Amino acid sequence: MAVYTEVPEDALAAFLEGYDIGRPVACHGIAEGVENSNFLLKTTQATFILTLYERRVNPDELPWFLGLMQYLAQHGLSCPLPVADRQGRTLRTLSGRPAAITTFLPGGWSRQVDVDMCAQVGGALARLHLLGEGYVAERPNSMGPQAWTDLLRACRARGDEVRPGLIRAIADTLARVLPAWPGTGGNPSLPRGQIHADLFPDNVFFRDGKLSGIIDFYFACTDWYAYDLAITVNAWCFDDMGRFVPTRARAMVEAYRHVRPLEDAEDAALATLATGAAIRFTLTRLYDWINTPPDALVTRKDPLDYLARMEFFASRMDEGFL
Ligand SMILES: Nc1ncnc2c1ncn2[C@@H]1O[C@H](COP(=O)(O)OP(=O)(O)OP(=O)(O)O)[C@@H](O)[C@H]1O
Ligand SMILES: N[C@@H](CCO)C(=O)O
Repeated sequence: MAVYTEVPEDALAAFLEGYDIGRPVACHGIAEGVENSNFLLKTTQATFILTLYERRVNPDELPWFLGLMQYLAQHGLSCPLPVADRQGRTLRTLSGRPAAITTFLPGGWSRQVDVDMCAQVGGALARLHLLGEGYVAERPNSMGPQAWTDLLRACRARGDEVRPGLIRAIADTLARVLPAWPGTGGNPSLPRGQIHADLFPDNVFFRDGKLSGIIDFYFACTDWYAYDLAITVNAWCFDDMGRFVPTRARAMVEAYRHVRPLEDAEDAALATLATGAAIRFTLTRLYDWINTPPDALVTRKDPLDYLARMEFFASRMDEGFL
């Protein structure tokens, strides 16, 4: 569950006086998510999401994230719109934490993934990339290849407790991926811009079978568009047994291409990018696995799910996976 910081009733009422969104009616912690404290906030006017930022979010970067969400929402993407207070500020402080209120999106995320959903997600991701072109401020990817090397070092001492040989397997794959990474050495750069970087099923809402919104932009950054597609293929195109589902991946990539055609160099790099994406999630999950006590409130995610994806994509780095 994710409510790390409590919000007393009187503090909330005082906080909301700074906004023009009505008086509080109810405010309940939301159990989902692991990064921030989220509350479903009902006021006399409407329903909102109140987020208190915790842990991994750097407060200095919040204006960039909120600015991106505001830009995308105002330009037609269905994503949470940060609500400004009476003085025009979207970022405030509550219970000693940076805090923001955003609009509530209808729908919910689906635990069952199918080919049609993958196609919708591919199309929405391409639209996000195109819309983001108008948001010019850049944010480097703090979870990019440099961070993987640092995370691997931080996990080296205890990683093999999760599975013997795990650290060597990641290190060997990383040693193949880094020299092949776009924009390094002699490898061509790829089209780049604002990417979501965490478009997992729990961050995409559906309503009556139609994609109704995208949430959680707190890993968004400026990086290769095709890397975002590779992350999204990792997150959606494997079944519950961890087997790659080619029909899902083809549907997602084709729908993406339909909105934003991929250049040849992006096509050629996709398997390398997908291997790198799998390394990223194996490592962040492994780091959390090692560093989160088993009795913590947060549910730890299994790094081995992404190790299997890493091995799959690494085996396709030369011939591609589609
Ligand atoms: N704008 C929104 N509209 C409706 N529900 C939302 C909205 N934002 C968040 N939620 C709800 O809150 C839950 C947690 O949000 P979110 O995924 O952003 O949490 P987190 O802890 O920041 O991220 P993570 O998924 O990285 O753990 C979502 O699954 C959803 O139920
Ligand atoms: N989507 C990430 C968690 C945090 O964003 C994962 O599944 O590892």
